[in-house]
Amino acid sequence: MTSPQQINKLNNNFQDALNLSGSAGAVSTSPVQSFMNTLPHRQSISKQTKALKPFSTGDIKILLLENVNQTAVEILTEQGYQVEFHKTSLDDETLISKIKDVHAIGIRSKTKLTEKILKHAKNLVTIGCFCIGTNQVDLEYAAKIGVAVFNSPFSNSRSVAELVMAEIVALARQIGDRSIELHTGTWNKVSNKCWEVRGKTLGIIGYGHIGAQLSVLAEAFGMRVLYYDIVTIMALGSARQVSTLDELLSKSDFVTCHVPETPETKNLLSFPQFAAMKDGSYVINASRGTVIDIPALIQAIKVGKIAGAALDVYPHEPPKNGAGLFVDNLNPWISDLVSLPNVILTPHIGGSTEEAQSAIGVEVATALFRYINEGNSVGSVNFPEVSLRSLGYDQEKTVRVLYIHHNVPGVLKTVNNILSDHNIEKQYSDSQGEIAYLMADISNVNQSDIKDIYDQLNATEAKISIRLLY
Ligand SMILES: NC(=O)C1=CN([C@@H]2O[C@H](COP(=O)(O)OP(=O)(O)OC[C@H]3O[C@@H](n4cnc5c(N)ncnc54)[C@H](O)[C@@H]3O)[C@@H](O)[C@H]2O)C=CC1
Ligand SMILES: O=C(O)CCC(=O)C(=O)O
Repeated sequence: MTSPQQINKLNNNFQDALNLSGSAGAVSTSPVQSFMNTLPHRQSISKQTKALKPFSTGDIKILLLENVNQTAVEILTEQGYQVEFHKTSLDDETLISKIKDVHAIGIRSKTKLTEKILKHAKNLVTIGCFCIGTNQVDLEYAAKIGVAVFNSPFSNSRSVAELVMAEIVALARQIGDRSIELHTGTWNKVSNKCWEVRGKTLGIIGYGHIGAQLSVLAEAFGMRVLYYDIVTIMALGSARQVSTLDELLSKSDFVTCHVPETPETKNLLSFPQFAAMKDGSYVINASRGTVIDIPALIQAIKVGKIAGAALDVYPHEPPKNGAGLFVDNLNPWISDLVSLPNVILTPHIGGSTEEAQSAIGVEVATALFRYINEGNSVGSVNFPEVSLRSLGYDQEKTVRVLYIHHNVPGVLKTVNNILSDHNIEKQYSDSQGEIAYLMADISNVNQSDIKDIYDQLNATEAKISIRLLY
């Protein structure tokens, strides 16, 4: 445990930092007193390491939307940040007015952070996607303005795989229809076209985190597993990778999609693909709504080619929960879809379990505060991944320079010239495309030097953004 004396010392240091700053307000965005309250599992800031102090920006402002898990709210609040929490997404106008001020925003799959929105985000340092998919953020533009984006790459994979496994059985046994019938008083005990899944073939499109988890579950049910992926991936168990989508479609009884939303995956399954599938086979999509051409699927079900489908995602999804939202105004084919037999529709809940949401909350909130507090960008999806070990308490006069810049020749020379009056204790730089990110710890820096260093770095041509933590 941190002793009261240590806490007092840190508080005093922090207060000193605020009093001494008196200059460039934009220099740093480190957190406040609650550094000391870090929990054991958040290893980046242990009691041995020095908490990096803010300059004079006051508290960090965090906007959390779409009911991200309370674990995230707690972690970010403990950091001393000002956390504004909303259960839903926001309309564009409200989002723009709020994003102007904040240093970090946390979203799930609904909030679209386009260039149009991000242009207003003048103080934004980082974005947290509290989910796997990051297609809702303009990642390239975010990098261009020096904003690092983090997600949770696999905390909800198991939840999606379990839902899909349940849907495979539910479709094979027409459970959705029987349940609806009984809810409305109809007893319909039938076995016609109801099957065991044992011995049937599951075709998985996209053998990543979710596809691979599902593969294991399906084999435990006695299914044969084929998968198609654009990269060669080691098969788990007895699964087998096929080299074309057509081969997968022609051999599978169940086809399920687990690919990201990209231009290549738009309408990955449409008329020709449904035609290539086995008669009476089933389709599942819990990836993104654009991956399946739903009007084509509706036709394939109507003519009896496809025996059933389970959909969790749709091209347009309502911004909030409520009755009367899943209607033709949202997607013009909805009334057609809901009238079909053996079609299971769920409201984008593949990753929505207590386990997944709480793990995602911890993972993404931790990534956000590590980036805000220490500059550690490991795990970022749009940004060079750079990290330096934390500073120790004895490094009183050490300043951490975080310099995001255009990836052009000569920058390091210029920056190191600026830093040359000080000892560069450690330095790490990496680039990704047009963006580069330099972290450097420089020692023997007096408070009076900080503004000067900042001003010099700020004047460099290649600069995108700078933060100095100390
Ligand atoms: N319904 C829900 O609540 C959830 C949906 N998702 C969606 O599921 C998607 C997949 O998630 P993960 O398995 O974690 O992703 P992942 O990145 O681990 O795996 C995706 C796989 O798809 C492959 N792929 C990409 N383009 C392809 C193409 N054109 N054809 C065939 N394969 C292709 C990749 O090579 C990779 O192996 C996410 O991108 C997200 O959109 C994820 C979590 C929850
Ligand atoms: O939980 C959510 O809102 C989105 C889940 C999802 O689709 C993802 O993780 O990519």
